[in-house]
Amino acid sequence: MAKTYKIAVLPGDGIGPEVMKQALKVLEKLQTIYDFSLETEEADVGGCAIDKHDTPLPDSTIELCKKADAILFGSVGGPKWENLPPEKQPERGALLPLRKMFDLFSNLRPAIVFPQLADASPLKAEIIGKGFDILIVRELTGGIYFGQPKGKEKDRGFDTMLYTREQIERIAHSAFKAAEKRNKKVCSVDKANVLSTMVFWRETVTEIAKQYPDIELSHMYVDNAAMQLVKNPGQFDVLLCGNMFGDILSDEAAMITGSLGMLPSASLGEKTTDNGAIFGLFEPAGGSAPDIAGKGIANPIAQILSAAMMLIYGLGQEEAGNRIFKAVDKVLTEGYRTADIHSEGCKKVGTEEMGNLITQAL
Ligand SMILES: NC(=O)C1=CN([C@@H]2O[C@H](COP(=O)(O)OP(=O)(O)OC[C@H]3O[C@@H](n4cnc5c(N)ncnc54)[C@H](O)[C@@H]3O)[C@@H](O)[C@H]2O)C=CC1
Ligand SMILES: CC(C)CC(=O)C(=O)O
Ligand SMILES: [Mg+2]
Repeated sequence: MAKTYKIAVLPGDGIGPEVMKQALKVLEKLQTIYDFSLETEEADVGGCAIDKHDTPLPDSTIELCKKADAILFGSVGGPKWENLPPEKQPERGALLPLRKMFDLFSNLRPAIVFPQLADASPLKAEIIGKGFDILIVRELTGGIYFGQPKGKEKDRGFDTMLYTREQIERIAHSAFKAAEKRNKKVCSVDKANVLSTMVFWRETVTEIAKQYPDIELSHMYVDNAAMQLVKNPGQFDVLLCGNMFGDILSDEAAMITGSLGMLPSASLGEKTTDNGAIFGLFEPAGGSAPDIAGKGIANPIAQILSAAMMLIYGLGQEEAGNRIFKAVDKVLTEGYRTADIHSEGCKKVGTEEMGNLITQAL
């Protein structure tokens, strides 16, 4: 029998609603091709929720997410809300609590260079020419973003970097399992030369690696990893990172694929829904891009590929998800580009047109 999945759609702020509209178009079309349907319902989150409900994460939004098989998320935040008290801000009052509430500890961020976008990458052709396909596995519910105490006082500010054995073990398992389906290499990124948390991280990852004898494990300090990513990104397969290092390196990895607007993500936990889906939150790696919001020029590909990751990793509709990846590939091959990935000789299109082209190419 055809399955119906409930999707909580949270477009958020800035370019969020603009790119989300394109992803929904793609999902709409897919339902005419495949034997499943999606019941989508939108809710406010982030700055727009503050403006309407005086809170970045209204109870009604949480309730919708609890009933859903997946959350399709845009992005939150912007200058209008950045001077509010921390817990009232879109990022710390909505996005981080959502990740924590649903225990979405495993954030998968694939940085794959589409060969057609070699010109859009800031790296030299001889580096990018070798191609790369990296999966960043980022721990998402621990580390310095969540450790207590944290605070700002008159003359000092502080945060706590903390990881428990259990938190490191489960994200290490995510990385090793992902590597088993790929090129069987995990590079664990840390700062074990300075941070005690990271000494413990390295020891724990090394211990878990013994359960995966086919996987080659290496360790790299984060500063070197940032450098190696631009020197020779093709050396990496799976990069296993804590919360903050994964956040930073994934923006870097996105840019070397051509733009932050290209990188999707899946945030998964261990919960399976009544519908057999692995519950997750699917969102672009980038933010609300206030500098280009409202101009109709944002690249919707990261959001559209996040919908593809929702189908593949969450709903188990792998064929439909892969069809989106192929449609994006086709549109890029035909030479269409949004402004962020545009280069000479290509056809420049806006957000809406890129969404339409990918929908047609399905
Ligand atoms: N997941 C989320 O909701 C995230 C939210 N943020 C929030 O977003 C706001 C802006 O943060 P920024 O540091 O400026 O980071 P950002 O990721 O929003 O933008 C960085 C740069 O990348 C460009 N960019 C990002 N996505 C793009 C797209 N789809 N197409 C074309 N260009 C794109 C922007 O125009 C900007 O020049 C802040 O409030 C920040 O806290 C930042 C990162 C993630
Ligand atoms: C609020 C931030 C942690 C969001 C972000 O930059 C990210 O998840 O990449
Ligand atoms: Mg980030």
